[in-house]
Amino acid sequence: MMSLVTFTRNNALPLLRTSITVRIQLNSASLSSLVRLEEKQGYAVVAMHKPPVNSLSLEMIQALSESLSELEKNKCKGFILTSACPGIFSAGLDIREMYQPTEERLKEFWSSLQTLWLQLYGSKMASVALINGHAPAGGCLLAMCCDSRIMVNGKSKIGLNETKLGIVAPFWFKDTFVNTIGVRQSERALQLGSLFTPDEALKIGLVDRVLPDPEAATAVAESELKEFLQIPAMARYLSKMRIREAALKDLLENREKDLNTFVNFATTDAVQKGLGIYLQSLAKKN
Ligand SMILES: CCCCCCCCCCCC/C=C/CC(=O)SCCNC(=O)CCNC(=O)[C@H](O)C(C)(C)COP(=O)(O)OP(=O)(O)OC[C@H]1O[C@@H](n2cnc3c(N)ncnc32)[C@H](O)[C@@H]1OP(=O)(O)O
Repeated sequence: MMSLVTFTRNNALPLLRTSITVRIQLNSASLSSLVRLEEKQGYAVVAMHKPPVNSLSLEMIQALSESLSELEKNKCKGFILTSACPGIFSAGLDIREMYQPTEERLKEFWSSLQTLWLQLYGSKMASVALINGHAPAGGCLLAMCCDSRIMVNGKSKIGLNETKLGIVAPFWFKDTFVNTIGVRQSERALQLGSLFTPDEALKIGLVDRVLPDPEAATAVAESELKEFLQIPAMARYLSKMRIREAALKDLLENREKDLNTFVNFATTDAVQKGLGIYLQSLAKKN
């Protein structure tokens, strides 16, 4: 059942003109807890909170989208995107959304993901991804949409591993990857479905800094964001768009085609079989 939940925060941010009032149209009672918005001095922290692995279900994608819209509405200048689930940034798209789906939900799921990417990749706000855990596939995509990536060292990995699941990263995932690490590294990593350790990711430019622990990473993410925020906003945004606008335009002009390609591809017998096996292998681990 649809319900409307309102979160009100009293201590207004200097860079937010009003206190944040997040009004989210919920599809389920739990949606409000999926994303935690925290006000800081001059920016916001957007923390994903969908235990155990912050998988990007339809509700999670919509909650992220609505959180960003709310920040934009409140003239927030910048945010840190991170996770409130220890050891995990995001496990990427919720595979259960793509396995044996109804066509209606599958379409809504993909269309919502397109919207979130357009919003995040084209955002006027400055953003830093504080990658405090694993970030495969869709998790890596979210991080790449930010202006800077700070990763906590450890066993976590990051990358676009779609081919390992028997699926293909859509063209706009690929474009984001190429814009981040370049053509040659992308071509190789996309085919191999490579997941990189923090040091490997640093070496190829997939992340900008690697810090030994979450506290150090948080401090660097904050100072990194402040550096971005010191630049005149319009000049910074237009410079970012010089790099990103072609990719954004491509999806904007081809949304319907991309949606149909995804639905047709995801529902083939071969892909469904592959996703079923992959889900089983994840379950067997436990
Ligand atoms: C003609 C052709 C044209 C082609 C055009 C292209 C068309 C489009 C094609 C489609 C593209 C779709 C794009 C997809 C991008 C994605 O994001 S796919 C998702 C990829 N993600 C992964 O592979 C990550 C899988 N998970 C893991 O590797 C691990 O869980 C982890 C390393 C993230 C964390 O490990 P750990 O802490 O040990 O937790 P687990 O015990 O493994 O997991 C706990 C729990 O969560 C479940 N789970 C994990 N990941 C997901 C997920 N992504 N979705 C749903 N559920 C997940 C896992 O099964 C466990 O569940 P249980 O506790 O066992 O119930």
